Formats: sequence, C-alpha cells, structure tokens
Amino acid sequence: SADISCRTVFSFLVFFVLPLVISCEFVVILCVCVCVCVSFKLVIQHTCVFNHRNISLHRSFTFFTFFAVFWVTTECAHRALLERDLVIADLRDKLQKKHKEVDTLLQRNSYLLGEVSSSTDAIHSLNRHLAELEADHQEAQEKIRSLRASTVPPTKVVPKPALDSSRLRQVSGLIRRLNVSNKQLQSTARHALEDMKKQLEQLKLSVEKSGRVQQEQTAELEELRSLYRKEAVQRKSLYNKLQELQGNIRVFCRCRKSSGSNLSNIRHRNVIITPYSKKNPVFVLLSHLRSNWDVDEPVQSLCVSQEEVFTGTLPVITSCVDGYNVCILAYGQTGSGKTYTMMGPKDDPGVNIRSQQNFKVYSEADWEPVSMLEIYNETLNDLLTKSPGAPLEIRVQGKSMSVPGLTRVQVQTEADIVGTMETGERNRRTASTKMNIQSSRSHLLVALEVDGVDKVSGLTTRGTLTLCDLAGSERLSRTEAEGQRLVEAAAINKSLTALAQVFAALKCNALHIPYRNSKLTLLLQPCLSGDAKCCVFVNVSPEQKDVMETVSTLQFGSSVRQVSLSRAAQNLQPSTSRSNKASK
Ligand SMILES: Nc1ncnc2c1ncn2[C@@H]1O[C@H](COP(=O)(O)OP(=O)(O)OP(=O)(O)O)[C@@H](O)[C@H]1O
Repeated sequence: SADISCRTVFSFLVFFVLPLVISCEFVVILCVCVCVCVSFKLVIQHTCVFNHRNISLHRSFTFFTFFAVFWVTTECAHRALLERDLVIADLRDKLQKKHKEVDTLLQRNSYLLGEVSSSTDAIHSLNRHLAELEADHQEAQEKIRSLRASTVPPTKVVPKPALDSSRLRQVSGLIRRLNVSNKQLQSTARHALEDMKKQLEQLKLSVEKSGRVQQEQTAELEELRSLYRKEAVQRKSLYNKLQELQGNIRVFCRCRKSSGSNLSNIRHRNVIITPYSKKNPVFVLLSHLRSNWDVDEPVQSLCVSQEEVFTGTLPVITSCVDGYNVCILAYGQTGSGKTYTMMGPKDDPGVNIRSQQNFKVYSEADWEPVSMLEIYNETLNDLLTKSPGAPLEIRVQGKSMSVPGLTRVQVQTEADIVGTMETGERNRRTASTKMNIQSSRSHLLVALEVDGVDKVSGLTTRGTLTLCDLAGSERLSRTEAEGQRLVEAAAINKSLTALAQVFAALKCNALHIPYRNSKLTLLLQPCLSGDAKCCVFVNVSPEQKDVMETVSTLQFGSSVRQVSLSRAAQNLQPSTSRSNKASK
C-alpha cells in the first residue's frame, strides 16, 4: 500500500500539478484522465492481488482504461476543433463588419475630399472675381482722376469756358455709386472668403479625424487578421491531428449492387457474409479472424451511393489542399465494381471526377494539371497523349518518382474534367472476359497536382492526389483466359501480389519494403512510404460463387488496415506567382 500511495502521489504531481503549471487545457484534461485511470487501476490491482480475485477483471479494466483515454483524447480534440470553428466564424463576422465600416469611412472621406476641392475652386474663382473688381476699381479711380484733371482750370488766364454742371453732377453721382457698390462688393467677397475659409478648416479637421479613425480601423483590422490567421493555423493543425488519430491509412469496403433482390447469407467454411441493409451495415463475420478484422467504417451498405462513397473519402482528399500526398486505391476481384467506384457512369460519376470537381470549388483560378497513365503488362502508357510513342519509363530520384514525357493536361472547366477522364478511359485497355464484359486489363493511375494558398497566412502548399483503379485479381481457373488475356492476367496477378507484399512488409515494419518488385508498387512508393495519407477501397461481389475471392479481398483489406503509416508530412512551398492556387 505504501508503494501504491507513492505512485499515486507521483502520478498526481506529474499528471495534474505539472500540466496546471504549464496551463494547457487540453493537456490538463488528458492528464487528469490518465491520473484518475492510473490511480483507479492501481486500486483495482491492489484489491485483486490482496483478495486473490479473478485477474481478468484487472485485464478488462486496463483495456477499458486505455479505451477511455483514447476516447477522451479524441473527444477533446474534436471539441477544441468545434470551439476554434466558432471563434473563427465570430472573427470572420467581425472582419466583415470592420471591412464595411472602413468602406463607409473611405466613401465619406472621398466625399469630403470632393467637397474640399469644390470649395477650393470656389475660393479661387472668388479671388479672381475680387482681383477683377479691384482692377475695375483702379480703372474707375483713374477715370475719376482724369475727369478731375480735365475739370481743373488752366493756369493761364483764358476766357472761362462754360462749365457743364449737369454733366459734372452726373459724373460725381456715378463715381459715388461706383464707390459704394465697389465697397459692397468688396465686403461681400471678404465675407464669402471668410466663410469659405471656415468651411475649409472644418473640412480639413473632419478629414484629419476620419483619417485617424481610418488608421485605428486599419490597426484593428490588422489585429483581427492576425487573430484569424492564428486561429486558422490552429484549426488546421487540430484537423490534421484528428485525421492522424483516425489513422493515415483508411479502408472502406464496398459491395457491388446485386441483380438479385433477395440475398441470403453467403457461407464459406467458418465465414458467414450476411446480407446488408442500412439497419444492419456490418455484414462480415469472420469467426477465426474476428479479433483481427477491423475496418474504419462498418462495411458500407448495399445501397450506398457514389456520393456517399465520395463523402467518406472527402476528409482525406481535402488534406491535399493542406500539402499532403494522398492516394486512393480501389482493390478487388474482377467485376466487383472498382471502375464503377473510381470512374463511374456519365450520369453518376465516381471518385476521380468528383474529387476534381471538389478542388474546383476551392480553386480561385481555373486549372489543375492532370496526368493519366496505365500500367499494361508492366509497361507504362500515357493515356492523354495525342501522339502515342514508346512506353514511358520511371525516373527515381531519392524517394520521389517521376515519369519524364508524361502529358499533363490543364483542365479549365467541369466539361474539361469529364472530357479528360473520358479520353483516358477510352485509351485504357479493356477486353471482354468470362467474368466481366468490359474488364480493365491494366492499372489506371490519375495524378492531380494541387497547389494550395492560405489567403490569410500566405503559406503555399503543394500536394499530389493519386487515384488508382487497379485491374481486378482473377483466378485463371474461373476466367479460363487464353492467349493475350492469359498474359495480361498473369501480369495483373503478379503486380497485385507485389502490392500485397508491400503492405505485408509495411504491416510488420520490415527494414526492406519490396517496392521495386513491380512498376505499380514503384510508382505508388511516395504514397505508401510513410509520409502520405492513403485510402483503400476493397470492392467485393455479393455473389455466393465469388465467396473465395470476397474472403481473400477482405483479408487484404484487413491486412492493409493494420498498416500504420508514420506521421504524414506536409509539402510547404515558398510563395510563387502561379495562378492555379486552390485557396482554403
Ligand atoms: N455499385 C454499383 N451499382 C451499380 N452497378 C455496379 C456497381 N458496381 C459495379 N457495377 C456494375 O458491375 C459491372 C462491373 O463493374 P466494374 O467494371 O466497375 O468492375 P471492375 O472491378 O472494375 O472489373 P475489372 O477489374 O474486371 O475491370 C459494371 O457493369 C458496373 O456498371
């Protein structure tokens, strides 16, 4: 008991007091949970040891404890994310309000500046008028002087001319009136000038005031912007942490729509595959593998639509805009619906087209470079080239792969996206087999480069989305392939085996991962080598006759599910002047 209390006190100090000192709410909650669980566990352990009770209670409690800690952590991260969302929405509102206020101030400012310029014009015209009046006045004075001079009698004695007194009076009256009106005009102009000056002063004051207010608003706006930037960065990191908690490799199972309306249980030795419905979406009971079987989502139900399938992958696809390399693979037996899931029919497109349309929503500008190639019998063919030539080769540079000479098309509209995908699909090798009328005889890889720019923080990112529709695995005994179909089937099965070997090596963290065993795995290396996010569709058939393949496909899915890629890495880029930025 002394040992227990020592450990409890130590745990209390480490997990409760220390986090309180560093005051991080998230760490405090997590640590309090850990502390409580550890203490509780110790008490139970103590009770079990001294009472010699069943040890399984202790085991199940340990399991429960770690489950509770994991749940609380995820829940906290989720709540923190929601709180950040609220703060961001609030800040965005404030930002918009401030923008509006600044706009109004700018309008008022420009109006006032207009007033000032019109007043200045009026003052100038008044000044001109005054100068004219003064010139008139001078002229009148001159006239008066000359008239007076003309009325002064000559010095020499000459016979006095008869003075025209009435004319003289008339001139004097005129002069008086002129003087009076001149004075009136002068005083009026002076008053108007003073008024104008006063108005000008007032206008200048109000311009200065609005300038000050504008400066304050700008400072406030800048503050709000920096706060928004901080919150957005935090939200993004929380979102990615949540993604990492859910796992960087995710597996979804999709079952092809069946022609039969009433499905009964499909049985194979100790495996029962039950019919599925929205009410009962989990349909796989793998008794001997039960403890190993683990999928992210319960196996998706029969009626799941193309849109629902896409929505399931959306969180992973969206990471591309944050600069992560993302890969989506469709794996399954021939005829199980891989091409339907990835490409889909015209009126109900699949993940390939929907993901590009999704990036269009984020995109400010108009294009994303897209490339499409197929791996047919271990040779690489460009599906978008207008002049097909020699097969392409893979160039390996460290961890990154490139295919020199591969056509990259810039899609500008939604019609372009569909058109490009249709062109690639048309050029892909397909043939009719016993299992599928239009069976893909090659692996299809669509690569999409996504440049993202955060408008607020100015950070630029670049991610690559790789969409891969694998050719279907097939048992030669069932397809009864011959000639060219047999060669194709052998190449397909060989590369799929290489892919399974890569996942098996990744699962047990082997030192050597056999990426070089096939062109498919070599090309997919950047997406499977640890710093990417991956999403795997395992497509299965609902038919009883396909149960062997269904079980093997589900086992592949289960094995992929147990792979844990290391922490995904973001590709941050310095700011560039390219126009094709997806802004989030
Ligand atoms: N969810 C679904 N709803 C409706 N029809 C589907 C669905 N999934 C598959 N199909 C149909 O099943 C047939 C086979 O599908 P698809 O060609 O996609 O299989 P596949 O796995 O790509 O085969 P392969 O590997 O031989 O190319 C197609 O006619 C397709 O329209």
